[in-house]
Amino acid sequence: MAKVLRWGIISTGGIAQAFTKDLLVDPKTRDVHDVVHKVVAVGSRSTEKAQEFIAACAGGDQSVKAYGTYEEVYADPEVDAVYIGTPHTYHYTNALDAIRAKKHILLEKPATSNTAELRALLSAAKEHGVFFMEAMWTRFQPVSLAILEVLKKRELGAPVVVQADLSGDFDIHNLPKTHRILDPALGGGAILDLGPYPLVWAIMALYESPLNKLTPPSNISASIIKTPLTGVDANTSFTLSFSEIPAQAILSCNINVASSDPGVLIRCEKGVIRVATPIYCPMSFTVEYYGAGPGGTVVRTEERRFEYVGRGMHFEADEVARCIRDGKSESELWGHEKSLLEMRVFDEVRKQGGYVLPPGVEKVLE
Ligand SMILES: NC(=O)C1=CN([C@@H]2O[C@H](COP(=O)(O)OP(=O)(O)OC[C@H]3O[C@@H](n4cnc5c(N)ncnc54)[C@H](OP(=O)(O)O)[C@@H]3O)[C@@H](O)[C@H]2O)C=CC1
Ligand SMILES: O=C1OC[C@@H](O)[C@H](O)[C@H]1O
Repeated sequence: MAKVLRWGIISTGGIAQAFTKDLLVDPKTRDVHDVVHKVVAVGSRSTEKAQEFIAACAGGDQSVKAYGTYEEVYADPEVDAVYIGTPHTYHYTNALDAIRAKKHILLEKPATSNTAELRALLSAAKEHGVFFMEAMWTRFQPVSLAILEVLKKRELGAPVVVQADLSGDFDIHNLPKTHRILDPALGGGAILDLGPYPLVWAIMALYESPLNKLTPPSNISASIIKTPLTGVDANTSFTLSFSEIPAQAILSCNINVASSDPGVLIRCEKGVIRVATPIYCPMSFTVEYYGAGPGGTVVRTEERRFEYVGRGMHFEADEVARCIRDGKSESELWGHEKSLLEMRVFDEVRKQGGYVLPPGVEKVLE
């Protein structure tokens, strides 16, 4: 019998719409038979928006409840788990309210504004006995799982350098300064919005490498260029050293560059993995194997392509359903420690780059 997970959706923005549409894709289309997702409630700051959302993203299903507050979703006994898709700096408060109502949590990236907020959420989740996961969807996609299998085989030798970038042209000069990508009160800028993706590739290829023995980076080095428009980070680069391997990640994110070249390169002793863009949901990758001796001559190339119905956010939802079914408090693939590592890196990047969020935005400070 498949486990049916009953979801409440918090907010009606762009990503909540994409997630909900994926949630309602028949799991059998991706060969999943043990879990099923049901949307039972949508919470918005406006009942009308919740109703429009249900019409657009849940096929107008009359049984889905439209609430004009988030609190009503938390209080609904038919909701098992909530998906929270509000702007970054609201994640802490929204998740805390849901945890206190004993709901399991899938919280959009970045988990919180800083490490202290995340620690507080994790301790609340523990106290109330609920599952908690950051919605790091890339970690659960078929491409990522297949790449980790390639690395595990060790035919490429040890990883040496990971280069990863995620950039987009948000047309910042024509964007209202209140847009979440520009507004510092909403955690605007590149690092908190785009940074999770270059970082997740470094975490998968280097932090998770058996050679690393789950050792945190020994060094984090960062540089930020802030836009004079609002002071948020527009161009950010950061490097992480994993001394146990030893290997390095060279990562970047920009909000005013149109392309996302070079995507992700995982450069190993005996070859390279080239991950297609967009790096948050790539559909293919190529592995180039080098011949014996120095010189990096490619002697064999393998390409893998993937296809599925939907955008790829349902894989993380399947993980949530399985973990809750099995009584787990966290995922083994994207557990609490990895979200904490992410927030520690972002705290350090913002510190070195001098990007301070406005007073009162961070609800918990170290
Ligand atoms: N996994 C992924 O691929 C992606 C993840 N994200 C993450 O999702 C989150 C939301 O991003 P996105 O959907 O693009 O944002 P949007 O601005 O499109 O939507 C955010 C929603 O949050 C609610 N909200 C609550 N408080 C506020 C507030 N003060 N200002 C604005 N909105 C508010 C609103 O819903 P309502 O009015 O119904 O309450 C709004 O529609 C971010 O943290 C981002 O990092 C974003 C894009 C892609
Ligand atoms: O998570 C995301 O992925 C895609 C980006 O365009 C978006 O801004 C970001 O939030």
